[in-house]
Amino acid sequence: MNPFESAPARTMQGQFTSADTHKYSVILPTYNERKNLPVIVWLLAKTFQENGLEWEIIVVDDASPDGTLEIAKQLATVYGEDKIVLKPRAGKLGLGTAYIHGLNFVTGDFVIIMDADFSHHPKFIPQFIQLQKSHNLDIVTGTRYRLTSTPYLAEATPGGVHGWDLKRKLVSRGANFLASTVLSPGVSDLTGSFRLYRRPVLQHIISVTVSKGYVFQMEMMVRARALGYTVGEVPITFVDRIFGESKLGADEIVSYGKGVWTLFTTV
Ligand SMILES: Nc1nc2c(ncn2[C@@H]2O[C@H](COP(=O)(O)OP(=O)(O)O[C@H]3O[C@H](CO)[C@@H](O)[C@H](O)[C@@H]3O)[C@@H](O)[C@H]2O)c(=O)[nH]1
Repeated sequence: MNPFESAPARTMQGQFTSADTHKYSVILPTYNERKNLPVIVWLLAKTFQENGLEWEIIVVDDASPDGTLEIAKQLATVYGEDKIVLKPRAGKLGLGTAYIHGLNFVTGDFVIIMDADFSHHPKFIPQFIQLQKSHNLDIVTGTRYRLTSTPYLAEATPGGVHGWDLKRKLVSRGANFLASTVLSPGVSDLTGSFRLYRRPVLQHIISVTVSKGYVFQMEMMVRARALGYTVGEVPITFVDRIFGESKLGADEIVSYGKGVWTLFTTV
């Protein structure tokens, strides 16, 4: 079965035309994504254009050895340097700081953070925007592990994960269970990183977030809830990458455990 079938990309087409004058900025962190980048950019552009939305994509590449930056430069030529904004860094400095770096250059009212490898499919973005609008939310997050008790939940799809082996599934489930049980922020997917934020909200949360690696996403959500921001959830189908490799290693798992403990004792 094609995991993308459950929510057709064009379902929400035309939903926001004429009504939505906001600008949407996507921060795309990349490390060795030369095969994925052209297609994800094309799909993002198509999604925004079909919905009549203003957009820009900030590409934060960390000196990828596979030449991702060269591909990004070509895309900027094709789409325009106002649409594809290149903000590379000189070395691999991690996912958390890539978002912080990208945020410095954002000009939109809302910021979408997502992976560049199709784990996060652009077809869900109209659902994020619709949910944000209908409840005037501060944050909308994609969830692979939806709970019916979530206060603001889009009912579009069941969500889930495709393509991970048992070990990766257990790591992800375990990480979410640990953080939700210990920290209770009332959000079903704490480690996911497909999210839409009001720009000032993201700036505020980032200013008080201390971790830098994969644990960053979990800390951001825990801090958001502690600060009283409203969070909606859209069930998403997370599909493991086809091209390239995950950069998640054992050191990240250890730092996640430390992060949960730090938040438990400080927030
Ligand atoms: N600029 C930059 N980008 C990076 C770096 N490390 C990873 N990326 C980019 O960040 C995205 C996700 O990287 P992956 O390494 O493929 O992530 P993953 O293991 O599949 O983890 C995913 O699931 C986790 C939760 O289960 C998430 O926490 C994580 O953010 C991501 O969505 C991709 O676009 C990748 O190119 C880095 O050091 N620097």
